[in-house]
Amino acid sequence: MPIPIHDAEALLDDASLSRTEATGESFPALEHFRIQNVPPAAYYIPDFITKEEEEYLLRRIGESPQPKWKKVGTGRRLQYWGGTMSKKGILLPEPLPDFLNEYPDIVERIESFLRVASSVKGKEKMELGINQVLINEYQPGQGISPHEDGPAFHPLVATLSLGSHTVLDLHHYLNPTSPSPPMISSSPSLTEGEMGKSIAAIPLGHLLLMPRSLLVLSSTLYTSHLHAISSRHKDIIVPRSLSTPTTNPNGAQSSGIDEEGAVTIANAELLGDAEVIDALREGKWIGERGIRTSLTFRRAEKVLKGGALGVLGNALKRP
Ligand SMILES: O=C(O)CCC(=O)C(=O)O
Ligand SMILES: [Fe+2]
Repeated sequence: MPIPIHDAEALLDDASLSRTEATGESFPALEHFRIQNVPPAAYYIPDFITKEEEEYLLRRIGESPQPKWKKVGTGRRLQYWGGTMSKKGILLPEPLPDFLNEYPDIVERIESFLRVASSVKGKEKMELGINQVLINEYQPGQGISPHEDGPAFHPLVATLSLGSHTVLDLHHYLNPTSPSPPMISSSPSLTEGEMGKSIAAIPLGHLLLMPRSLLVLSSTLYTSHLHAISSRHKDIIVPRSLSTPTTNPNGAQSSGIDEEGAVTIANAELLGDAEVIDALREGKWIGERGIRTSLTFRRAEKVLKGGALGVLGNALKRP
């Protein structure tokens, strides 16, 4: 059920809302947003921010000083806010910028959404504790190869998409004892411990991420799967019934890619986008990719005490 987050009150009756006692804030329960048919757990929240907020964030990100941008292999650019990681996986912390935690205060919005929406009796409340935000900027035709974000981060991450849609592919590792299906050999972008494992070439599933949406990945989807974005200029999405399903080595159905490169998506029911839904009803949706900026909100588990200058500060304090 697509529910624009800022219209939650208007669309849902009181019984389906989770509400904080302190502030009276309310959000639809997280289960409304769960993506079915992928390993646990992924949640897709359409329209998590408004168009005005999106434009503002893109402007502020664009105004960042040049040295803040780092270029990586395939040409995409990225920025780290909140600090960078040491080689040993420890965050060297820095304060977050005002465009992330003052206005529009996306950090607090994500925190309270997760806390409130997961507050269902008998379920553990989700606490993220964001201390780092990774910003990626992709030109059309750029992507990111299959990788894990790794154990240095808490296995609950939220990604906001701005500017353009993309398709995120979910991959799994091959079971070394099962017969040999198509595979991708281990990618150099994998975290150390994962080097040498083979990755299934056919993704387990595809997720269409529209501008202004929030994607939350957690649990085994974070800890034992990989994610990737293929380097395409356009995406062709077809409804499930029109695709040729393939079977992966675990026996689970995965969405096949046909000759044209069309894919089916696991989050079609949650999109909340009339244009895409209508096009899918007619047979297919074709989306030319524009420049997409993604913001990944996460928590580094280990943080250097005393900030990035902690070591230096402590050294200076010594007699
Ligand atoms: O752009 C995205 O949505 C994903 C980025 C990502 O996976 C990463 O930087 O680790
Ligand atoms: Fe990632």
